[in-house]
Amino acid sequence: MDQTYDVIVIGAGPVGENAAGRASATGLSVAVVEAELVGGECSYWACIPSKTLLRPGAVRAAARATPGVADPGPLDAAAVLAWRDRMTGEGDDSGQEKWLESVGVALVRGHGRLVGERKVEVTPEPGSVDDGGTHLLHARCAVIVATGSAPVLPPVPGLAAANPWTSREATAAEQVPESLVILGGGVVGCEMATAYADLGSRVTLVARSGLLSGAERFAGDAVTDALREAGVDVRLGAEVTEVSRPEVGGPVTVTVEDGRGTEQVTAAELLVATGRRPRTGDAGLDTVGLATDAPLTTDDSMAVEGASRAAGGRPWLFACGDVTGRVAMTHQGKYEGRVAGDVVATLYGPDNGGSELPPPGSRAWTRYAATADHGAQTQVVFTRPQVASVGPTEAEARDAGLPVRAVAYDLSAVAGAGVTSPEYGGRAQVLVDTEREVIVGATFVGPDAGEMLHAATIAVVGEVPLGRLWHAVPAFPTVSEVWLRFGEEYGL
Ligand SMILES: Cc1cc2nc3c(=O)[nH]c(=O)nc-3n(C[C@H](O)[C@H](O)[C@H](O)COP(=O)(O)OP(=O)(O)OC[C@H]3O[C@@H](n4cnc5c(N)ncnc54)[C@H](O)[C@@H]3O)c2cc1C
Ligand SMILES: NC(=O)c1ccc[n+]([C@@H]2O[C@H](COP(=O)([O-])OP(=O)(O)OC[C@H]3O[C@@H](n4cnc5c(N)ncnc54)[C@H](O)[C@@H]3O)[C@@H](O)[C@H]2O)c1
Repeated sequence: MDQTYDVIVIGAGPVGENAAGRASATGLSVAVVEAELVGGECSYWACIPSKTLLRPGAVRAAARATPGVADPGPLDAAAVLAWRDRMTGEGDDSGQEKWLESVGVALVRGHGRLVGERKVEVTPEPGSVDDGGTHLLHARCAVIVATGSAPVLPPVPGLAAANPWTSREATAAEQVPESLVILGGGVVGCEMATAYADLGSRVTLVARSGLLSGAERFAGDAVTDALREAGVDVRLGAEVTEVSRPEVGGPVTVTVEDGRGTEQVTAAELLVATGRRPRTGDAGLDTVGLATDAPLTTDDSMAVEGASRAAGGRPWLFACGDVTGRVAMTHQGKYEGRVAGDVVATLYGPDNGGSELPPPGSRAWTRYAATADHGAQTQVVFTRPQVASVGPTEAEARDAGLPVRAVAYDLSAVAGAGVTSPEYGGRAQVLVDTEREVIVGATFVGPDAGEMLHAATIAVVGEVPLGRLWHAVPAFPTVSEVWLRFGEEYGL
């Protein structure tokens, strides 16, 4: 049974849900097509389970660092995994399905693929309750692709045959392995090393460069030191050159090479955390003349570059979230989803008559452009210490030709740190554009540093002049008093 909607969204991850909700709020009829679970990777195999697995270790560390609090001892791994299961709804997405219903978005379960301009073919899971056979959805106005991303397995001999964990298995594990080798020192590798060390695994982390190489160097160094202190065997500048697992489910051996030699490390499990690629391969992009092996690149209104246009030159194909290759994080993807939903709602309107967007030149910082993706993207890495950042690193800012001065401060010297814990350690840094005297980037490294990030984000996005920021008086005795110190260090 063919059906027609104003807008069809392919993928009901956090990003597709937001795009669909925003477009439907103006009265457009919207359907979202989902092949697995409504809520996507983030809800079941990424953000939510990983942050839940990390929280008990963080609480224990805070207790251990606070005088007068009894040491909580080892974590109860079974209880931690059970809490993780509750947080992920035990794989039941009916709550998210209800949300779609509450905002008037139709859910179509199955695999969606474009089969031409504004046509989406849906193939339900064979044998599922939704299996009424393949059918066609027509979009009167627009299609929004939000199909997310998939993990990448590097071509290491023996790796694929060893059936390693990806982030899915690591976040959904039912047992804590006695030992774990992690390949990749990025965000997933560092967060999972922290979580599994907390849960009692003997962890080896193999990174070909330093840890968290996309962040400021001092952040990666702090996480390296903390992981080592927690007992993780961190191998930097090392490559895994071969993997072997003679028995299915048995121990796995990796050959690790660094500048000094070759060593074999055997563990109960192997996690590959070497990045992700946009999921464009099976969405039928070739049927509308687009590549299926590359990110779905967009302009800042989230209209897909290189796609055909509808009457009057209006874009009909949009993309947002991980599939675009812009910023692979839930909150930035949801922001892009809100932009796509608003652009579609404005262009096509509830009566499909539509109205004009502001011209591209004046669109930045309106709700029709994902401007923050460029100079103001935020991230919190939930390691111990946490690493929270907004905007470019110092090296990226200099490469972009910005006249920046890095103003750094030792967080343990702030009064709020002392009353938080005598062991509180951390470092914060803002990047000041010395010509405009505004902050263009910031990094905070320390316990709960993520909670300090939003003040910096507002300063960056609002381009608040330092002279005015001086009047934003941080309360005593909070760790946020570092903002006062930044001003003093800069010479205000
Ligand atoms: C371990 C881990 C931890 C993370 N932690 C964080 C974090 O703490 N904070 C953060 O901001 N980000 C985090 N991320 C990144 C975050 O998970 C992603 O950026 C986010 O999930 C992207 O959302 P999305 O909607 O674009 O894609 P997804 O969440 O991948 O959702 C895409 C959806 O589309 C569906 N789909 C795909 N193809 C089709 C098709 N052809 N037809 C129908 N449906 C389809 C999929 O089934 C899926 O439900 C983490 C990632 C990982 C791997
Ligand atoms: N808290 C968060 O915001 C959060 C948490 C987890 C994941 N994520 C996002 O999910 C995405 C995926 O995370 P990720 O950690 O898999 O990717 P990543 O890009 O952060 O890190 C991958 C790491 O693997 C290394 N690598 C790649 N190929 C390798 C090889 N052959 N051998 C050894 N090392 C290799 C890279 O150098 C890099 O350090 C990222 O975009 C990340 O930002 C975000």
